[in-house]
Amino acid sequence: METINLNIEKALGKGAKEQLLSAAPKAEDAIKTLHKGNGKGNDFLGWLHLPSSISETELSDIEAAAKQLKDRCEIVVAIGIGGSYLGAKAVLEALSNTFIQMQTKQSAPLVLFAGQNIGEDYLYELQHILQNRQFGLINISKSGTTTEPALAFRLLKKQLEDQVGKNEAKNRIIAITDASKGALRKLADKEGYKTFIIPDNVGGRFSVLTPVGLLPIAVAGYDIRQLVKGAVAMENKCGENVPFTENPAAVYAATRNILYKAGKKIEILVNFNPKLHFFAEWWKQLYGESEGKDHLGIYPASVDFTTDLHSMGQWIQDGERTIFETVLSVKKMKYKVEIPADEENLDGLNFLAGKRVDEVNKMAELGTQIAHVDGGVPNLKIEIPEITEYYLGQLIYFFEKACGISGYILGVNPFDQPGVEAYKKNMFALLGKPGYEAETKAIKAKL
Ligand SMILES: O=P(O)(O)OC[C@H]1O[C@](O)(CO)[C@@H](O)[C@@H]1O
Repeated sequence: METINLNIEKALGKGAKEQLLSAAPKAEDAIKTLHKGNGKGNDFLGWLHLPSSISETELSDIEAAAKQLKDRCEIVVAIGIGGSYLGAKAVLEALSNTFIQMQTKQSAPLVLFAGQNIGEDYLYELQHILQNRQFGLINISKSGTTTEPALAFRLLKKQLEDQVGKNEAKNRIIAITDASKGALRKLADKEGYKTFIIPDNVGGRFSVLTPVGLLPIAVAGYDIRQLVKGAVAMENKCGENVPFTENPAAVYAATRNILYKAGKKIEILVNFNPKLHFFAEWWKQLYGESEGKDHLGIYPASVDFTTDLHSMGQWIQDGERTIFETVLSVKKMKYKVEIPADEENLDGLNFLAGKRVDEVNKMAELGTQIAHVDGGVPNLKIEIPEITEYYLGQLIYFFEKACGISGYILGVNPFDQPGVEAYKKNMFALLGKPGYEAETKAIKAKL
C-alpha cells in the first residue's frame, strides 16, 4: 500500500532547506509535548492514539448497529453539527456516487444530514421527503446540549414516532453522546435508545474516527476497517520517534508556520476533484477552531478547482499576497472517460481526442500550480493515490496530527473553542432562554 505524500518543493522558495531545518526544533518540541501530554488542552489528546486503539469489539459493535439500521431503513438521517457532522459528511461525499440521490437502486440506506443548520425550509423539505419512507436517526452531540441538532431531533423523532410508533422508533434511533452528561444522554437513557459514547478526551473536531464518524459511514455501506487501517498507517508514519524530515505531519505544520510568520495569513485548501469539497469543510473546522484564538491563527479557506478558477482565480493570482495554497491532488481516478473525436470539430477540441478527462484536469492542475507560484502564492501539495477509505483514513489522521503540532508551534491551546460560545449566549438571550434574564436585558439595550 502506498501512502499519501506531502510535497513542499514549491512552498518555501530559496533557502527552503535552511528555513525548514531551523523550524524543526519547535516542531519536535510540539511533538514531544503532544506525546508527553503536558501541553495546553492535554485532557483532549484521546485522538492521538485513537486509530491504533480501536478494538475489534468496538468495530463489530458499530457494524452491528449499522446493520440494524440498514435492515430497517431506506434513509438514515445523521443529526449533528461541526465535528459531529463534518467528518462523516466529508467521507461520504468523497466515496459516494455524486448523483446518489438520483439512483433508484440503493445497496445501503441513503444517509442524509440534519441539525447542521437552523434552516426552516431545509427542515420542512427534509420532513416532506421522509413522509411515508422507512427512515432512522443517528443523533450525534458530544455535549448533548447543542441547539441545532437538538431542535432537528425533536422534529424528526416526533415524525418517526408518528410514522412507525414509539416502540419501532426505538429500534431506529441511535444516540452518540457523552457517557454521562448532557440532555441527549438523559433522553437516550430514558427512552432506551442504543447509544455509543464519544470519549471525554476526544474533542468534536477530532472525533471522526469514533462512532461519530464511523457509524454513519458504516450505515452508508463503506468499509470502516479500511478507514481505520489507513489512519493507523499514518499514526505510525507520523509517530513520536520518526525523524522530523520523514514525518509529514511535522513538516506540514512547520511549513505553514514559516509561511504564517512571513505574512501568509490565509491557507487555501485546494482540490481538483469535487468529491473533496466537504473534506475541505472538515479541515476548515479542524484548523479554524484549533488555531483561531488569542488573535492568532492562519485563516483556513478552501476552493474547488477548476470551478473556482473561474470565480476566485483572479484574486488568487493577483490579489493581496497574504495567501498560500495546499493542494489535494488525487493521482488515480476510479473511472475512465475518454474524449471522443468529432468529424466537424466545431468546438476545436480535437486536439484532446483520445485523451482522458483526467489528463486535461491534471494539466489544469499543473498549469495552475505554475501560474500561482509565479504569482507569489506558495504551494504545498498532498498527493493522494486514490480516493478510498484507506487513503481517506490516512489523510484524516495526517491533518489531525499536523493540527496538534501546528497549534503548539503557534503557542495556542489547539483543543478548546471558547470563542464559539459568544453567538450562543446572544442567541439564548435574544430567545429568552430561562437563566439568561440578565443577558436578555443587556442585549435588548443594544438593539
Ligand atoms: O457535538 P456537540 O457537542 O453538539 O458540538 C458540535 C460542535 O459545536 C462546537 O462545540 C462549537 O459550538 C464544536 O466544537 C463541535 O464540533
